[in-house]
Amino acid sequence: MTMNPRSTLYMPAINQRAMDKARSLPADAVVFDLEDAVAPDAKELAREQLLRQLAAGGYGPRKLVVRCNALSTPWGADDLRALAGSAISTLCLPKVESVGQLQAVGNLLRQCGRDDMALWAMIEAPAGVARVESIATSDNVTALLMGTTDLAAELRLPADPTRSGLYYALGRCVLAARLAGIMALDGVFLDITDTAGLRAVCEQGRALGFDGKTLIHPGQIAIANEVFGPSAAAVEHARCLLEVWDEAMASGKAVAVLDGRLIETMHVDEARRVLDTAAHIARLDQEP
Ligand SMILES: CC(C)(COP(=O)(O)OP(=O)(O)OC[C@H]1O[C@@H](n2cnc3c(N)ncnc32)[C@H](O)[C@@H]1OP(=O)(O)O)[C@@H](O)C(=O)NCCC(=O)NCCSC(=O)C[C@H](O)C(=O)O
Ligand SMILES: [Mg+2]
Repeated sequence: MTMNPRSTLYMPAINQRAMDKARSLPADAVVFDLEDAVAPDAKELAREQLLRQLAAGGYGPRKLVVRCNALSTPWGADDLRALAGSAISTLCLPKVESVGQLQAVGNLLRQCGRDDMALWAMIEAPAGVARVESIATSDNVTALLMGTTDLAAELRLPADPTRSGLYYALGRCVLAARLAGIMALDGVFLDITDTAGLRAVCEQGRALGFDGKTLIHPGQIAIANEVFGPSAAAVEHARCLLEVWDEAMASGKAVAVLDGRLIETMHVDEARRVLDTAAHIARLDQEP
């Protein structure tokens, strides 16, 4: 999948029912979690179960990602060795605080014959925020994921639905992702019953520049897909803009105007991106 995922659903790799259900859920990406959603005494079992699940497949066009335990834990190295031998092409690394951590992961994967593994780096500690620009440009990193639950705790932020205490970190991570040309995915919303709250926080994330939202429950997928996907009006506008632009270029004009506004090349690029995304979503909708 080349499109940035609007919705990325985490599930505990110990939860067989959830992993099975994900084959039919409309999430653009799925993260099988071996880290915080799996208790220490269930880590090995979860890893074995996950490897069987990956081998069985059946996830269609969904992007598959595994969140491993950190290398500093007793399970991290075994997770990496096991996944290096699987068909998975992207690993999510929790609590990334330095380029050194990423290099250690890259070295171990290379020893296992994998130098092609894409890495999604989770920013969820103050040190990760402070070094996010170098993390974002580190080898094989293709996305930054906000770990807003851990980060809010580390920053000792009071509970606040507006997330005002996180603005600096969220904005800095989006900026770092844009500078590096990689994706930025916003953190999870923990109240699975509060759909209005989820929508508000998705809209806030989109306004801050995030490409999509990470999620914890199937009931959250539709809202993220809607907020982070192009609206029907945006698709229509993109179509009109490209029509007007193509006509102007074909008749030898150097400028084009739509609804009284000058069109510039970055608007054309954005319109093409919107139409590509809409076409990709239409293809996803047709698949099971
Ligand atoms: C939060 C949950 C524990 C709730 O689970 P449950 O009580 O089973 O919910 P429901 O009964 O409403 O479930 C209905 C059906 O949906 C399936 N289900 C539930 N959650 C998922 C899921 N995440 N993916 C796929 N399928 C799911 C149930 O199995 C039911 O199926 P069925 O019976 O067949 O109809 C649970 O949602 C959950 O565990 N969520 C994920 C938690 C997780 O992965 N956490 C770790 C990642 S988030 C994080 O770590 C934060 C980050 O690091 C940070 O610091 O911010
Ligand atoms: Mg976390």
